[in-house]
Amino acid sequence: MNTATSHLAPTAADAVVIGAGPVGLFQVFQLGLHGLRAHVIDALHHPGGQCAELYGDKPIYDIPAIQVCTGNELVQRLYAQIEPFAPTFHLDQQVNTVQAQPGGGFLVGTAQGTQLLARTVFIAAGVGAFMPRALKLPGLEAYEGGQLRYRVDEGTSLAGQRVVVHGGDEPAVQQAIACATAPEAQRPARTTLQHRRDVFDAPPALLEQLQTLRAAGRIEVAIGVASGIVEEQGRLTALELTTPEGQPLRLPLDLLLVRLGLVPRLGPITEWGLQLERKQLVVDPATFATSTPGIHAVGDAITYPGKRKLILSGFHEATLAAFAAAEWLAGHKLPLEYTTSSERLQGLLGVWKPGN
Ligand SMILES: Cc1cc2nc3c(=O)[nH]c(=O)nc-3n(C[C@H](O)[C@H](O)[C@H](O)COP(=O)(O)OP(=O)(O)OC[C@H]3O[C@@H](n4cnc5c(N)ncnc54)[C@H](O)[C@@H]3O)c2cc1C
Repeated sequence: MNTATSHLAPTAADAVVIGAGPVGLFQVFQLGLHGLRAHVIDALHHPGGQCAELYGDKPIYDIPAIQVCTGNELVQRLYAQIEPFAPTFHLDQQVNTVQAQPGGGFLVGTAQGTQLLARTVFIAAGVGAFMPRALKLPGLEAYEGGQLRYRVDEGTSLAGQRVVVHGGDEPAVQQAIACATAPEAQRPARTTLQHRRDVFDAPPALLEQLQTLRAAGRIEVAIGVASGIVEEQGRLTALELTTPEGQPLRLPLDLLLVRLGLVPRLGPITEWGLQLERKQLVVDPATFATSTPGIHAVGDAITYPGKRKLILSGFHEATLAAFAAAEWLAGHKLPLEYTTSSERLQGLLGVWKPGN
């Protein structure tokens, strides 16, 4: 599977799928059966949408022919199924714009600068782009990407820094443990976990590890409500807290890692000129076309009479949407073929053998 980073010039694509949730992934499969190569964009760092983000380890019982699997297992299976079609993934990217082009097709642009020129677009955006929940303090936003990080990536240097991790749930606890247990050369000089009360919500094994690291002095815990920041000569130097006793406290820092979890934001989709009903995209249930020809929508993001927000329904929608888009591009009706018996489909899947 391909991954791609930002481009300046638009890259031509048969299809752009917005959202790598279960329905977006199956959309790639159905497009592949029509010989259409897809680029997939997601705001998350990994595919899977709600299945991976909200219930990765929980069981699902209503996927046809799979008695039970976890959210993560379903994503792995869907991912493996689309491998023959070699989609290109653009992860950690939020689609901001979808603009119809005078010569046909759509220019799809992300906040991170990727530009794709797509013949057809599929919106599988679910409940919206999963974005980090922000810490809102006056003046703090200006440090985002520098001393304020919502995600630690390969380029984030922790070595020798006074790192404050803000949050009280699993992501924050996990982050503080990761800092304190990093190899010595990359380890912060000090790791402080900052939360409004001395109660953390994380699986027992993580809480136990946190306790051990606290006892060993490798993680400090600062309790209080974050109320402001301290700046000196254009640098963020401390977080201001109000302790449970009502006392002000300054927490010196070099790097603030905010780990308050993710929230879905429908955001820009509402600005693409598509017909919406109660923040859901209105589609034709025969073709899953939106109000703009060439743009289809599937999964939790859509509404039509009888719509149920189930993965199974999304799979059906993706199948009909792919047929409709392929016919729209071809300009004529396409025959139904079975993967069991069609040499063409088996060729696309890379499984064709003489005498199949
Ligand atoms: C706790 C829970 C349990 C569930 N259990 C079941 C179950 O047992 N069976 C069942 O059938 N269903 C279940 N569901 C519902 C199921 O998860 C959803 O129906 C399904 O995830 C919808 O898939 P989707 O691909 O349409 O959207 P999502 O899974 O929401 O994926 C959408 C993706 O699009 C991305 N995105 C959105 N906007 C943008 C943008 N502008 N730019 C970039 N990326 C964007 C998001 O980051 C996200 O990754 C459950 C849901 C929850 C919350």
